[in-house]
Amino acid sequence: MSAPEKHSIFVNYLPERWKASVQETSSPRATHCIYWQRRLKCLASTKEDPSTAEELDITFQQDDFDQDIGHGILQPMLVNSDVVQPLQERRFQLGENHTATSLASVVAQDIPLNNKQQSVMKKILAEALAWANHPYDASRRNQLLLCITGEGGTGKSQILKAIVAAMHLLGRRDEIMLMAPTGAAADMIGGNTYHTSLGISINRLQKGATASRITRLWAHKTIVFIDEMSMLDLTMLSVGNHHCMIARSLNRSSPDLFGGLAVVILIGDFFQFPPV
Ligand SMILES: Nc1ncnc2c1ncn2[C@@H]1O[C@H](COP(=O)(O)OP(=O)(O)OP(=O)(O)O)[C@@H](O)[C@H]1O
Repeated sequence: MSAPEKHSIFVNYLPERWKASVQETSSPRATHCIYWQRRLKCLASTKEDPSTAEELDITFQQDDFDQDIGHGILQPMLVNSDVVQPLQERRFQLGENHTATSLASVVAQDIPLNNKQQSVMKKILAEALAWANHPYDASRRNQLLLCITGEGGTGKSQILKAIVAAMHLLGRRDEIMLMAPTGAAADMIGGNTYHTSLGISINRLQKGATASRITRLWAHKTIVFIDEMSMLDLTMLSVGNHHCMIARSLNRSSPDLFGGLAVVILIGDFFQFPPV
Protein backbone atom coordinates (compact mmCIF):
# COMPACT_ATOMS: atom_id res chain seq x y z
CA MET A 1 0.00 0.00 0.00
CA SER A 2 1.40 3.46 -0.92
CA ALA A 3 2.00 6.17 1.67
CA PRO A 4 -0.90 8.50 0.60
CA GLU A 5 -3.35 5.57 0.71
CA LYS A 6 -2.23 4.63 4.19
CA HIS A 7 -2.51 8.26 5.20
CA SER A 8 -6.15 8.60 4.12
CA ILE A 9 -7.18 5.38 5.90
CA PHE A 10 -5.46 6.61 9.00
CA VAL A 11 -7.28 9.98 8.84
CA ASN A 12 -10.64 8.22 8.47
CA TYR A 13 -9.98 6.31 11.63
CA LEU A 14 -9.54 9.51 13.70
CA PRO A 15 -12.32 11.09 15.79
CA GLU A 16 -14.34 13.66 13.82
CA ARG A 17 -13.12 16.72 15.69
CA TRP A 18 -9.45 15.90 14.91
CA LYS A 19 -9.90 15.15 11.24
CA ALA A 20 -9.99 18.75 10.01
CA SER A 21 -6.63 19.76 11.39
CA VAL A 22 -4.98 16.49 10.42
CA GLN A 23 -6.29 16.63 6.83
CA GLU A 24 -4.60 19.99 6.41
CA THR A 25 -1.24 18.25 6.48
CA SER A 26 -0.10 16.13 3.59
CA SER A 27 2.71 14.16 5.24
CA PRO A 28 1.87 10.86 7.00
CA ARG A 29 4.68 11.50 9.49
CA ALA A 30 3.21 14.93 10.43
CA THR A 31 -0.23 13.32 10.75
CA HIS A 32 1.11 10.75 13.17
CA CYS A 33 2.76 13.45 15.26
CA ILE A 34 -0.44 15.50 15.50
CA TYR A 35 -2.45 12.39 16.32
CA TRP A 36 -0.19 11.33 19.18
CA GLN A 37 0.17 14.87 20.47
CA ARG A 38 -3.60 15.17 20.77
CA ARG A 39 -4.00 11.79 22.36
CA LEU A 40 -1.38 12.51 24.96
CA LYS A 41 -3.09 15.80 25.74
CA CYS A 42 -6.37 13.95 26.16
CA LEU A 43 -4.75 11.43 28.49
CA ALA A 44 -3.60 14.27 30.70
CA SER A 45 -7.02 15.95 30.73
CA THR A 46 -9.36 12.93 30.94
CA LYS A 47 -10.57 13.79 34.45
CA GLU A 48 -11.39 17.43 33.75
CA ASP A 49 -13.19 16.90 30.44
CA PRO A 50 -15.84 14.10 30.39
CA SER A 51 -16.50 14.56 26.66
CA THR A 52 -12.83 13.90 25.94
CA ALA A 53 -12.98 10.79 28.09
CA GLU A 54 -15.93 9.48 26.09
CA GLU A 55 -14.16 10.08 22.85
CA LEU A 56 -11.05 8.40 24.14
CA ASP A 57 -13.00 5.30 25.12
CA ILE A 58 -14.22 4.92 21.58
CA THR A 59 -10.80 5.49 20.11
CA PHE A 60 -9.08 3.12 22.51
CA GLN A 61 -11.30 0.18 21.54
CA GLN A 62 -9.04 -0.30 18.55
CA ASP A 63 -5.91 0.62 20.38
CA ASP A 64 -3.15 -1.42 22.01
CA PHE A 65 -3.03 0.67 25.20
CA ASP A 66 -3.79 -1.28 28.35
CA GLN A 67 -6.16 1.02 30.21
CA ASP A 68 -5.91 -1.07 33.35
CA ILE A 69 -2.50 0.36 34.12
CA GLY A 70 -4.00 3.83 34.56
CA HIS A 71 -3.72 6.68 32.07
CA GLY A 72 -1.41 4.70 29.85
CA ILE A 73 1.58 5.21 32.12
CA LEU A 74 4.13 2.41 31.90
CA GLN A 75 4.78 0.81 35.26
CA PRO A 76 8.02 -1.00 36.15
CA MET A 77 7.31 -4.69 36.68
CA LEU A 78 9.37 -7.40 38.37
CA VAL A 79 10.40 -10.31 36.23
CA ASN A 80 11.26 -13.71 37.68
CA SER A 81 15.01 -13.13 37.95
CA ASP A 82 14.45 -9.93 39.96
CA VAL A 83 12.59 -11.72 42.71
CA VAL A 84 15.40 -12.29 45.17
CA GLN A 85 14.38 -13.12 48.70
CA PRO A 86 15.45 -10.56 51.28
CA LEU A 87 18.51 -11.39 53.34
CA GLN A 88 16.49 -11.57 56.56
CA GLU A 89 14.23 -14.22 55.07
CA ARG A 90 17.16 -16.33 53.95
CA ARG A 91 18.76 -15.99 57.40
CA PHE A 92 15.50 -17.10 58.98
CA GLN A 93 15.43 -20.14 56.66
CA LEU A 94 18.98 -20.95 57.64
CA GLY A 95 18.31 -20.96 61.37
CA GLU A 96 20.82 -21.10 64.19
CA ASN A 97 22.19 -24.63 63.81
CA HIS A 98 23.42 -24.46 60.28
CA THR A 99 25.89 -26.75 58.58
CA ALA A 100 27.81 -26.37 55.36
CA THR A 101 25.12 -28.47 53.64
CA SER A 102 22.17 -26.42 54.87
CA LEU A 103 24.02 -23.21 54.05
CA ALA A 104 24.79 -24.42 50.52
CA SER A 105 21.18 -25.38 49.88
CA VAL A 106 19.87 -22.00 51.05
CA VAL A 107 22.35 -20.16 48.82
CA ALA A 108 21.55 -22.46 45.87
CA GLN A 109 17.99 -21.11 45.90
CA ASP A 110 19.33 -17.81 44.57
CA ILE A 111 22.55 -18.91 42.86
CA PRO A 112 22.13 -22.11 40.84
CA LEU A 113 24.89 -24.66 41.45
CA ASN A 114 25.46 -28.06 39.91
CA ASN A 115 26.63 -31.07 41.95
CA LYS A 116 30.34 -30.38 41.47
CA GLN A 117 29.95 -26.73 42.38
CA GLN A 118 27.92 -27.68 45.46
CA SER A 119 30.49 -30.14 46.71
CA VAL A 120 33.32 -27.62 46.31
CA MET A 121 31.21 -25.04 48.06
CA LYS A 122 30.39 -27.37 50.96
CA LYS A 123 34.05 -28.21 51.43
CA ILE A 124 35.00 -24.53 51.64
CA LEU A 125 32.10 -23.63 53.91
CA ALA A 126 32.78 -26.55 56.24
CA GLU A 127 36.28 -25.19 56.71
CA ALA A 128 35.08 -21.64 57.19
CA LEU A 129 32.52 -22.76 59.77
CA ALA A 130 35.06 -24.90 61.63
CA TRP A 131 37.45 -21.99 61.98
CA ALA A 132 34.91 -19.33 62.93
CA ASN A 133 36.24 -17.12 65.71
CA HIS A 134 39.40 -19.21 66.17
CA PRO A 135 42.69 -17.35 66.38
CA TYR A 136 45.48 -18.68 64.22
CA ASP A 137 47.02 -21.80 65.75
CA ALA A 138 49.82 -23.32 63.70
CA SER A 139 49.71 -26.59 65.64
CA ARG A 140 46.03 -27.17 64.86
CA ARG A 141 45.64 -25.47 61.57
CA ASN A 142 45.35 -27.59 58.48
CA GLN A 143 45.01 -25.10 55.68
CA LEU A 144 42.64 -25.90 52.84
CA LEU A 145 44.58 -25.14 49.66
CA LEU A 146 42.30 -25.40 46.67
CA CYS A 147 42.73 -24.87 42.97
CA ILE A 148 39.54 -24.49 40.94
CA THR A 149 40.23 -24.79 37.26
CA GLY A 150 38.29 -25.48 34.09
CA GLU A 151 37.48 -23.95 30.74
CA GLY A 152 35.83 -20.54 30.46
CA GLY A 153 32.13 -20.67 31.28
CA THR A 154 32.27 -23.87 33.33
CA GLY A 155 31.11 -22.05 36.47
CA LYS A 156 34.26 -21.30 38.45
CA SER A 157 33.20 -17.75 39.31
CA GLN A 158 29.78 -19.04 40.25
CA ILE A 159 31.37 -20.90 43.16
CA LEU A 160 33.08 -17.71 44.29
CA LYS A 161 29.78 -15.84 44.05
CA ALA A 162 28.03 -18.52 46.09
CA ILE A 163 30.71 -18.51 48.80
CA VAL A 164 30.49 -14.73 49.09
CA ALA A 165 26.70 -14.99 49.38
CA ALA A 166 26.99 -17.71 52.02
CA MET A 167 29.46 -15.74 54.11
CA HIS A 168 27.21 -12.70 53.75
CA LEU A 169 24.32 -14.77 55.12
CA LEU A 170 26.49 -15.66 58.09
CA GLY A 171 27.39 -12.00 58.60
CA ARG A 172 31.02 -12.88 57.82
CA ARG A 173 31.46 -11.31 54.38
CA ASP A 174 34.40 -9.24 55.69
CA GLU A 175 36.41 -12.42 56.23
CA ILE A 176 36.84 -12.92 52.48
CA MET A 177 39.65 -11.41 50.42
CA LEU A 178 38.98 -11.25 46.71
CA MET A 179 41.83 -10.43 44.40
CA ALA A 180 42.95 -10.78 40.81
CA PRO A 181 46.09 -9.79 38.89
CA THR A 182 44.47 -7.01 36.84
CA GLY A 183 41.98 -4.26 37.58
CA ALA A 184 39.45 -5.59 35.07
CA ALA A 185 39.60 -9.12 36.47
CA ALA A 186 39.35 -7.78 40.02
CA ASP A 187 36.32 -5.69 39.06
CA MET A 188 34.57 -8.77 37.73
CA ILE A 189 34.62 -10.38 41.17
CA GLY A 190 34.13 -7.20 43.20
CA GLY A 191 37.64 -7.36 44.63
CA ASN A 192 40.97 -5.54 44.38
CA THR A 193 44.11 -6.13 42.40
CA TYR A 194 46.73 -8.48 43.74
CA HIS A 195 49.19 -5.59 44.08
CA THR A 196 46.78 -3.31 45.95
CA SER A 197 45.58 -6.04 48.28
CA LEU A 198 49.10 -7.04 49.23
CA GLY A 199 50.76 -3.63 49.15
CA ILE A 200 53.16 -4.63 46.40
CA SER A 201 54.48 -1.33 45.14
CA ILE A 202 57.55 0.02 43.42
CA ASN A 203 57.21 3.28 45.33
CA ARG A 204 59.36 2.81 48.43
CA LEU A 205 58.24 6.14 49.96
CA GLN A 206 54.76 4.76 50.58
CA LYS A 207 56.03 1.65 52.31
CA GLY A 208 55.18 2.63 55.92
CA ALA A 209 51.64 3.78 55.23
CA THR A 210 51.01 0.78 52.99
CA ALA A 211 52.24 -1.68 55.60
CA SER A 212 49.76 -0.57 58.26
CA ARG A 213 46.89 -0.50 55.74
CA ILE A 214 47.72 -4.01 54.59
CA THR A 215 48.00 -5.29 58.16
CA ARG A 216 44.52 -3.96 58.92
CA LEU A 217 43.17 -5.33 55.65
CA TRP A 218 44.36 -8.88 56.30
CA ALA A 219 43.34 -9.06 59.96
CA HIS A 220 40.38 -11.37 60.68
CA LYS A 221 40.35 -12.95 57.25
CA THR A 222 39.39 -16.59 56.71
CA ILE A 223 39.20 -17.12 52.95
CA VAL A 224 41.30 -15.70 50.13
CA PHE A 225 40.34 -16.05 46.48
CA ILE A 226 42.93 -15.37 43.81
CA ASP A 227 41.12 -15.26 40.48
CA GLU A 228 42.76 -15.57 37.05
CA MET A 229 45.71 -17.40 38.60
CA SER A 230 47.27 -18.05 35.18
CA MET A 231 48.16 -14.35 34.99
CA LEU A 232 50.48 -14.66 37.99
CA ASP A 233 53.91 -16.15 37.56
CA LEU A 234 55.65 -18.04 40.36
CA THR A 235 57.75 -15.03 41.38
CA MET A 236 54.67 -12.87 41.85
CA LEU A 237 52.94 -15.62 43.81
CA SER A 238 55.95 -15.90 46.06
CA VAL A 239 56.17 -12.11 46.56
CA GLY A 240 52.45 -12.01 47.42
CA ASN A 241 52.83 -14.89 49.84
CA HIS A 242 55.73 -13.11 51.53
CA HIS A 243 53.80 -9.82 51.88
CA CYS A 244 50.84 -11.67 53.31
CA MET A 245 53.01 -13.48 55.81
CA ILE A 246 54.31 -10.13 57.08
CA ALA A 247 50.83 -8.56 57.12
CA ARG A 248 49.55 -11.44 59.23
CA SER A 249 52.65 -11.40 61.47
CA LEU A 250 53.34 -15.03 60.68
CA ASN A 251 56.62 -16.58 61.66
CA ARG A 252 58.86 -16.53 58.58
CA SER A 253 59.78 -20.15 59.03
CA SER A 254 56.12 -21.21 58.91
CA PRO A 255 55.23 -23.54 56.06
CA ASP A 256 51.71 -22.07 55.91
CA LEU A 257 50.78 -20.10 52.82
CA PHE A 258 49.21 -16.67 52.53
CA GLY A 259 49.52 -15.80 56.18
CA GLY A 260 47.97 -19.06 57.34
CA LEU A 261 44.44 -18.23 56.20
CA ALA A 262 42.08 -21.17 56.70
CA VAL A 263 41.19 -21.38 53.02
CA VAL A 264 43.37 -20.32 50.09
CA ILE A 265 41.71 -20.71 46.71
CA LEU A 266 43.28 -20.18 43.31
CA ILE A 267 40.86 -19.92 40.40
CA GLY A 268 41.59 -19.83 36.69
CA ASP A 269 42.47 -21.67 33.57
CA PHE A 270 46.07 -22.06 32.36
CA PHE A 271 44.80 -22.22 28.77
CA GLN A 272 43.37 -18.68 28.99
CA PHE A 273 45.62 -15.77 30.00
CA PRO A 274 49.41 -16.00 30.39
CA PRO A 275 51.25 -14.18 33.24
CA VAL A 276 51.19 -10.37 33.05
N1 LIG B 1 25.12 -24.26 37.96
C1 LIG B 1 24.80 -23.29 37.13
N2 LIG B 1 23.53 -23.16 36.71
C2 LIG B 1 23.18 -22.17 35.86
N3 LIG B 1 24.03 -21.24 35.38
C3 LIG B 1 25.31 -21.32 35.76
C4 LIG B 1 25.76 -22.33 36.65
N4 LIG B 1 27.09 -22.17 36.85
C5 LIG B 1 27.43 -21.08 36.13
N5 LIG B 1 26.38 -20.59 35.48
C6 LIG B 1 26.36 -19.42 34.57
O1 LIG B 1 27.28 -19.70 33.52
C7 LIG B 1 27.97 -18.51 33.16
C8 LIG B 1 29.46 -18.75 33.24
O2 LIG B 1 29.79 -19.07 34.59
P1 LIG B 1 31.10 -18.52 35.28
O3 LIG B 1 31.30 -17.06 34.99
O4 LIG B 1 31.05 -18.91 36.71
O5 LIG B 1 32.19 -19.34 34.47
P2 LIG B 1 33.75 -19.30 34.63
O6 LIG B 1 34.23 -20.71 34.59
O7 LIG B 1 34.17 -18.50 35.81
O8 LIG B 1 34.17 -18.56 33.29
P3 LIG B 1 35.51 -17.69 33.01
O9 LIG B 1 36.69 -18.62 33.10
O10 LIG B 1 35.30 -17.19 31.62
O11 LIG B 1 35.54 -16.60 34.03
C9 LIG B 1 27.50 -17.41 34.10
O12 LIG B 1 26.53 -16.63 33.45
C10 LIG B 1 26.88 -18.17 35.25
O13 LIG B 1 25.82 -17.42 35.85
